[in-house]
Amino acid sequence: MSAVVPPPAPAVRAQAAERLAGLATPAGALGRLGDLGVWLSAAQGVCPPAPLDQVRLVIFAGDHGVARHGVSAYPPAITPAMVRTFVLGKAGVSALAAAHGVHVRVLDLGVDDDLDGVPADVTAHKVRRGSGAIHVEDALSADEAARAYDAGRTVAREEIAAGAQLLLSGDMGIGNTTPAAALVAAALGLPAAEVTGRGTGVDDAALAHKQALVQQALDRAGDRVADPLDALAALGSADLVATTGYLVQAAEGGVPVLLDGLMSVACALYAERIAPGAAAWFAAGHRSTEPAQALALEKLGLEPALDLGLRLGEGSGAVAAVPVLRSAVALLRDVALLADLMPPAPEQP
Ligand SMILES: Cc1cc2ncn([C@H]3O[C@H](COP(=O)(O)O)[C@@H](O)[C@H]3O)c2cc1C
Ligand SMILES: O=C(O)c1cccnc1
Repeated sequence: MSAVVPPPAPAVRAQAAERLAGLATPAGALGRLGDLGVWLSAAQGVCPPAPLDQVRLVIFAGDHGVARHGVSAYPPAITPAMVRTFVLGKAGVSALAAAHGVHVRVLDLGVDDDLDGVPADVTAHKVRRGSGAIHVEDALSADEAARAYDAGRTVAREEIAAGAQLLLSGDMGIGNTTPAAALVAAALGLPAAEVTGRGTGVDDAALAHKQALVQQALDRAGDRVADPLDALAALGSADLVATTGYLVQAAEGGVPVLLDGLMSVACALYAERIAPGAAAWFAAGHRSTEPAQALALEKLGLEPALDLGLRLGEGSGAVAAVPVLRSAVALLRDVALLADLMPPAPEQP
């Protein structure tokens, strides 16, 4: 357990809330754009907030033993192929990131492939080839989990040192909605039936099978899920543990985070369990179609900026929401104050 994370600057939050209330707009008219502007202002420690020029996404990639047991609509060979596609800048999230000026870094924590020919920095933090099949074995040993967690922290420190004003987390790994759903169920004390979704789009029969494997994983892990790091090692994966370390470090480093879909939000839930208060540094980019993501957002008290029926992952929903945050910044920076527009009140006789 880390120490409690202090919240974004309360005095600046109050100053930003006062500025929002004084803008030349009707009270409350900016809705959640107003709230997001106040949150960013507090997270930056300056009112009004600075423009978001340095937005950086890290995509954590890894394979999952359970993916070989009929839980995904696609084969595990897609994972290394997509890592290469991120490197080439040709994935779904690459197009969005290019459109919105977001820096993308992809990291292999546990892809079941050596990724020959891919730049060495992509595989520099690799923990193992494929994490364990969680319905029959732990995803990681305690030592592997500690290495993955530290890798995530290191990467967040590097991104912050590179000037990140806002960090995003993304995922790549066929089968990853299975461990992510199991992690959310374990954290919220829910049965598999309430958290399991269709991921890449499995049919009814595969959904029922996936749900049974999630429940088998939860039953296997038993009481060990009471400890968040034990739960991550039993039910997660190298990439999900690293994502959690990355989110904890961002919050501890005082850098706000825009979350993505199920994997990102499941890890945010664990970041908050490990480092209470971390979630105050997180905003939700979008609502994905996965039930576990909505449940985890609710637990974290986060309302997503977008709801587009998106179920891609890769950080795509977070990147798509970056213009919403930039809109929030522009409003708080550039709108006149109502008091400045009004003629001074006439002198009383
Ligand atoms: C071509 C392709 C690109 C992707 N990009 C993200 N995902 C997403 O889908 C996967 C999770 O869904 P499931 O648990 O059902 O396998 C992850 O790789 C996730 O990143 C993709 C999936 C595919 C097939
Ligand atoms: O919630 C997500 O991000 C998601 C959903 C389905 C498949 N991949 C990712």
